[in-house]
Amino acid sequence: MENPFGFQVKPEIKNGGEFVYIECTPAEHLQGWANILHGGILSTLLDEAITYVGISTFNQPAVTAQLEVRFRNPAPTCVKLHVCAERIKVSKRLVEAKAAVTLGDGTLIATGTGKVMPVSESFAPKSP
Ligand SMILES: CCCCCCCCCCCCCCCC(=O)SCCNC(=O)CCNC(=O)[C@H](O)C(C)(C)COP(=O)(O)OP(=O)(O)OC[C@H]1O[C@@H](n2cnc3c(N)ncnc32)[C@H](O)[C@@H]1OP(=O)(O)O
Repeated sequence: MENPFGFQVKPEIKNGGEFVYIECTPAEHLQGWANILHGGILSTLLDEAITYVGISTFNQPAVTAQLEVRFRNPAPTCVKLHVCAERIKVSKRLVEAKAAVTLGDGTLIATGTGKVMPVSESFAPKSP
């Protein structure tokens, strides 16, 4: 489904999903407080890049099964963030990847690792 409220990122995928690169400039309203970008948004960006590693590796829909995030420096809003993910392990039903968010000057903002599992085209949550 198209999501006009999503980040509209255009991932660059290299070497069949070994590397994924995303750029994103989160808007001001995504701050937690004091112009600091909310950590949930940083987690989302890491998740997005890691998930694309999985999707491109399996070449089918895939979801995050696990995500671990470390917040290293505060990020301002309205500034371009660079998100790089790299595949670290592949097994039949699990892709593991690591990712980092940096500022243009190289400042490390957040790092994460995640595990992604393939799902069927018809994968969908149950409505309660
Ligand atoms: C070409 C196609 C184009 C498609 C174009 C789409 C483009 C669009 C891109 C959008 C990009 C958005 C990026 C956002 C990505 C999200 O945010 S996805 C949303 C968040 N994630 C979810 O909702 C996933 C929810 N979880 C689930 O649905 C299920 O738990 C899963 C992940 C499918 C796994 O379920 P399952 O297959 O039933 O597996 P389960 O029974 O839990 O475990 C079986 C075995 O798998 C292994 N396993 C499971 N979890 C783990 C784990 N965390 N660690 C290690 N092993 C594990 C274990 O061996 C496990 O066995 P046990 O140790 O339990 O004995």
